[in-house]
Amino acid sequence: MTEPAPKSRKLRLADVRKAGGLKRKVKKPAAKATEEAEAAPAPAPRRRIKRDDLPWKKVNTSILPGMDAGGGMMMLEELDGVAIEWEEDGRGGRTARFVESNKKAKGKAAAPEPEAEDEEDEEDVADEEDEDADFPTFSGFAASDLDDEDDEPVVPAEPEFNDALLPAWEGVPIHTALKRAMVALDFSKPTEIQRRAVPDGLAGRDVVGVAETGSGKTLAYSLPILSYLLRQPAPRAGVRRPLSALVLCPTRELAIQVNDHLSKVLSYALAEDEDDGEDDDDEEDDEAGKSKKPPRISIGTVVGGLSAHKQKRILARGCDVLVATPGRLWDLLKTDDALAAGVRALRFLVIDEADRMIETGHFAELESIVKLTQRNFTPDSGEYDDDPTFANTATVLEDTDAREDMQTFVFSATLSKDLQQNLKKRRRSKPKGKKASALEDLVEKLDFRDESPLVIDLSPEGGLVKTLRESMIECVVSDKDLYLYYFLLRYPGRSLVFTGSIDGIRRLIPLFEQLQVPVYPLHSQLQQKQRLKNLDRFKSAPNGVLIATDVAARGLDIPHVDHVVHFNLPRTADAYVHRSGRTARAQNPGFALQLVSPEDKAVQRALLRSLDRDAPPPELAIEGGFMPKLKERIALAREIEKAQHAVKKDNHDKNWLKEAAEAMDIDIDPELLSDAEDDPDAPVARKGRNKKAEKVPALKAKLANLLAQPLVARGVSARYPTAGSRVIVDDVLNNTAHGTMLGAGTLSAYDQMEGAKGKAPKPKRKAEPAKKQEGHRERGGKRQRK
Ligand SMILES: Nc1ncnc2c1ncn2[C@@H]1O[C@H](COP(=O)(O)OP(=O)(O)OP(=O)(O)O)[C@@H](O)[C@H]1O
Repeated sequence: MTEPAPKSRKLRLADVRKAGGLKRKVKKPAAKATEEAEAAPAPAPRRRIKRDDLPWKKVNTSILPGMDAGGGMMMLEELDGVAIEWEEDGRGGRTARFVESNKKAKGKAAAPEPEAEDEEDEEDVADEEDEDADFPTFSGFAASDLDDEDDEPVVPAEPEFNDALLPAWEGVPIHTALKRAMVALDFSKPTEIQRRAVPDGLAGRDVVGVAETGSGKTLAYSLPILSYLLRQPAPRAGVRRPLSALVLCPTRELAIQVNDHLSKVLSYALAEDEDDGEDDDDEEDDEAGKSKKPPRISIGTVVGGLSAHKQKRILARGCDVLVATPGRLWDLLKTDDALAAGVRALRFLVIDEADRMIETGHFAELESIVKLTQRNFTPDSGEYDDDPTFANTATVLEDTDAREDMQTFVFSATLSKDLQQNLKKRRRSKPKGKKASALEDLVEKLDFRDESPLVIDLSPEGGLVKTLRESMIECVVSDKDLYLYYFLLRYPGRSLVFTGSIDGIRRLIPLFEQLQVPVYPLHSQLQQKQRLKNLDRFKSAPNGVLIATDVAARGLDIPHVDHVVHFNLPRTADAYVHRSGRTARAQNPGFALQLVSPEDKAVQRALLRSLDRDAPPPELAIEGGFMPKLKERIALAREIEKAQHAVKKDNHDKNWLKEAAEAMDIDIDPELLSDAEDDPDAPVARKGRNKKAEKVPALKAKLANLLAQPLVARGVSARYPTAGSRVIVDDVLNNTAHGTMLGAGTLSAYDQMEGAKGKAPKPKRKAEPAKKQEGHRERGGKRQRK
């Protein structure tokens, strides 16, 4: 795809050169002048002048020989009275600088100076007759204009790359610096979606990519973008760079993750360049006040919940790629003309997790952002006068055209087949009589520049990844805590638990904290900083448990999530696919567990239908001997939680009462605030709560004692490991015993299900003899034996 001709009225010097040479008045140095120059003292440095501030004059190209109708050029302009100085860059290259011509000095003073132009490179095509006429005096320029360097934009050369290091990508024109990064990151082979999408992305096509969770979609759309950017001229210090790519994500965490992913790839790609960049331009770092080289490619993130002020500063400096959630971006657009113009003139628009985006409550913002990129969008039509963003930025929007060569990338793990069909046929308007879905609406508004965008559908049957194993535990609702606790202890690893509500998380977190399980919450009502902190803690805890709402269901790429637990089943098949997709990523094994109560049965049946399945996943075998002890622990933890909650509530009520009284300037009856047990007037309920509060330390001590006792399977003797109906001494001696449950099996949940399928399990640890395992379901029916 070719770059469009610049809208600017001037033709750039480099373009003119390419097209046939600049008509410029340059005088060859005479031998005499050279001699004089050698004898004369060194001339004072001549003042530089910015290219755009030079007094260019339009040339009528139709009168030039061989230039019929402009010779394919928009315009040719010429200059008088300006000289060129060549500056060596130390690497064998040279850069031309415009400087004030000495001829001006000639008119004022006698001392002649030699011309500095390079004889071989500068061709004298001037018309000698008007050599001295029309000299600019430069008096109209401010000193600051004259002193600035005027670098021609330089496109750094692509580093050498040995294709033998990355044979799977041979012939694909990914920038070689990125190829270098992929070798360093051990991404030697493209994933299927990358193999299919990247070449077309590089060739300028619009791409709609549907591929399973964890299949590397981020790089599938990023490699073409980063390759393009790396082939653009290096940024200049102090100049706001134009926005080239916008990546829209449904959640803040995903946006930050995409930023991190791209930054990591770039840090490897540019590692060598950064080491030798001593002589590059410096830029003021406005935070530290230190000189800092502008990054070769800058990636910015704007998401809700983090300081808008800081994000505005990032935008003011400018970035090449902006990763954003629609809500915050739309807010910032209201007051940032340059950003609005940047979005209008994007080179790449990416909609990541498109189907989720429309569910996040930001559809209106998303739609408006997309509108800015439409070629036929007319901000001055009057239609948008009531919208503050369009109204505030109307002038700049009117002056900016959407690019003809903008590429649109839409990626998701789930995208309706109907929609894909419509895209292929380019029938994006809704079929008659059928109400378009929000997603269809959105796609209709995307102004794909391609007649027919490339649609790549690699979604697996049923939407789930091949390396995922699923299972379920059926139990009554009130036992879900117990079975979750059992699962987390029995199968150590990193687990992501999805609940249906924030209240559910608020109940589970303190309960499991009492049980000393490393649990972290993630939901939309937490402060953004806390959300990110919890994610980081989860990522670094090998047995960590993240309890989350669907805010964590999409796109999050957390390394080595071993298990996903659906504490509550999701309502849609897409949500089930995305939630389960947080494990079994990038071809790794993963396990998803459904906790199914009788009330959940109808939802489960509906899910199975949508996933095109006729049977639920197999049940997980439970080692029932552990259950009585676990039940005891859970009951105590609940009791402590209840008592603590009552105290917290009481304190909260008292504070509220005090604040309300203060606000109304009234005195409050001290009895109302009394806690004293012997105070006959203290409210009865509070007295009861106080009693509970007093019990808390004793309950905690009891729980601590329980937690310190080993959990022992039926038939195992902790005291005499060589005795009992289940002898565990070998396991203990070989260090293959379960870490917290004596006598429990040590197969991972994945391997256990793999074995249950009748396939050869891939034991990571020593396999247990099957007869030693006992299965048991406490309530809800059948007993199982393995
Ligand atoms: N070519 C590759 N080889 C090996 N690993 C890769 C390759 N490309 C990407 N990955 C890794 O695969 C993981 C998943 O990638 P990514 O997050 O892009 O998946 P995704 O398809 O966007 O998933 P989701 O649908 O859940 O958002 C990441 O950790 C990434 O670093």
